[in-house]
Amino acid sequence: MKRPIVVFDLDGTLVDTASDLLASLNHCLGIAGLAHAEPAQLRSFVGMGGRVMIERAFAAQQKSLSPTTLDKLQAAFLDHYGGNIPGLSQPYPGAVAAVERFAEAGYAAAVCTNKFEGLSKSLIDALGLSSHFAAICGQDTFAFRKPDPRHLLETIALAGCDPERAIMIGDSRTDIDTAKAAGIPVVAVDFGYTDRHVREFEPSRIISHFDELTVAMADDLLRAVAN
Ligand SMILES: O=C(O)COP(=O)(O)O
Ligand SMILES: [Mg+2]
Repeated sequence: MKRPIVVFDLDGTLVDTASDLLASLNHCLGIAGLAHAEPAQLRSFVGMGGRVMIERAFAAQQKSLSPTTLDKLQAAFLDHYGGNIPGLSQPYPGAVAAVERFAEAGYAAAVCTNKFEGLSKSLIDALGLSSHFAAICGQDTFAFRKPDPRHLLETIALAGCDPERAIMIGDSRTDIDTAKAAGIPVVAVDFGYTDRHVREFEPSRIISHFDELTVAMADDLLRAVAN
């Protein structure tokens, strides 16, 4: 039987990237002559990658945005964000210990994120965490991305694991919808980037700290799938 797997979302789940995302977004808004976004706004802008974040920030200021300008600002975002990695980004408290505890219990781990794969790998590498993950899949790894369940299913396949023995950990409606569509139990963290509380999206479990993500909890969720 293949190893079970725990698949993590990245921004707002495994790593707190908010201040760096905000700095790069504000760099772009500055180029466009717009006002800076506030930290509290970020939670409604993040989730679908940098391009959508810029679009949402423009919409929040009722500003129109041509495709050409968006292309230019996205390139500026990628340069600024990529050049600053890891910046102030840090794994959430207990996240690394949780990954290690699951490895000891025989679980594989992977990352399924709507960040670009290259940025995700650079960030995880800069934080010294690459060796923990059997696969790191971003919005451009496949021809589809979250909330398309195939993004999660293909991440699990690339890690050499089986969707029947997988759980997802995420911070947003996108993660919860993705996992549900894939038939995979999902544990939501309540400290990430979402403008509505994760309980509204009915995840399998909610945690407020990674210490609550026990192997016993994951084993329980997998048993419920098997029955
Ligand atoms: O960067 C984003 O917008 C989303 O990233 P996530 O899927 O890791 O939360
Ligand atoms: Mg997230």
